[in-house]
Amino acid sequence: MSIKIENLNKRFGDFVAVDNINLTLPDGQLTALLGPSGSGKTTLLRMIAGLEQPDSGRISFYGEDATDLHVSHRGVGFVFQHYALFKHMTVFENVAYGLTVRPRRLRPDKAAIRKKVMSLLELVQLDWTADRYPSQLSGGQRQRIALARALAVEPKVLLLDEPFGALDAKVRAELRRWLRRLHDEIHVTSVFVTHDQEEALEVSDRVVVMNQGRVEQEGSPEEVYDHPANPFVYQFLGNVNLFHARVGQGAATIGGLRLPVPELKEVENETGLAYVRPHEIEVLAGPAPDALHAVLESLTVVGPTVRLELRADDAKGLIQAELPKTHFRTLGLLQGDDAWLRPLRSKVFLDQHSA
Ligand SMILES: Nc1ncnc2c1ncn2[C@@H]1O[C@H](COP(=O)(O)OP(=O)(O)OP(=O)(O)O)[C@@H](O)[C@H]1O
Repeated sequence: MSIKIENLNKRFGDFVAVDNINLTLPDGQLTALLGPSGSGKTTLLRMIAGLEQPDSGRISFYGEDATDLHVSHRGVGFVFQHYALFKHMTVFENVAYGLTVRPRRLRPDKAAIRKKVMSLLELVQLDWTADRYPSQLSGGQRQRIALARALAVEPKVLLLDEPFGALDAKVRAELRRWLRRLHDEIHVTSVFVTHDQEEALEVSDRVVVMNQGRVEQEGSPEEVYDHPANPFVYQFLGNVNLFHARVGQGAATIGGLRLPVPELKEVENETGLAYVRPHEIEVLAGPAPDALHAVLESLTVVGPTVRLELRADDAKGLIQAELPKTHFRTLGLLQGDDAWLRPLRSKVFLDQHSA
């Protein structure tokens, strides 16, 4: 147990930004707070940091109540999207800053500071930039220095708010892999805010999916991606297709297709929606008893993958399917052709619960 959040609430005027959140952020792990813009991620992070005061609820660090503890006594390190480095200081001075401003009795001596700063610069693989100024670094390098600076004071908790948000897609992807490797080395309890689902799934040990100030689901990246708890999480974590279904006697019927749904076996006869991811649809060139008829409307080749858009009789909107180019070629399908679809994996939610 590391950070425990209990019944946490925060309003801004009438607006509920954080709505009774209960959460445990495990020791030594990297937890991503993932959600759309305005879902309360930053507000929650700021309350963990002590930069924002909750209206009610408790936050404890390692079993000790920290709700009213000042930010400077919480032992947190920050990296923000626009938390600029000090321009007039070298990289070395920036990283050393948190140590040099300590009261004299707590301040390490000069040699110890040098050793610590250089080891952190090696950790972020930028020791060769020690004498440079921030303006002489790339955006990605600056964020790595910001991370080294946050780690210099040995925080108990590292808080990152969209740290790579301002960088281009390629640098961003590189940095998140780098952050993952770095975390595997240092294991500091970390909370990472992002609205990018791919980033959350790739970087973190645990994902907390937020919406409208509440936690929709928390779990490992595999759990939340493979077993979304509700329609919101399903739709937020990647593309998904919806099929109209009739649910009863433990099965969902879509046109002539029957999908077993043992978890809804109590349901007698209700409407539902079956959620199917694009790569979990098998596309056939000929009819099959357990497949749905569709027409191939368009296709796009993206590297080794082909993305198809199909119009199917029982679907809500166009259906997207994704398959390897080599497999698509063997089907011999052309735009306008009839095709048949077979969901390989699906999750059915009753209609009243869907978004
Ligand atoms: N100081 C404030 N005063 C008034 N409203 C605020 C304040 N801070 C945040 N909010 C509102 O609270 C809601 C949640 O904001 P928050 O920044 O926590 O969301 P977020 O999930 O981090 O979004 P984003 O990804 O856009 O940063 C938003 O609607 C925002 O406008």
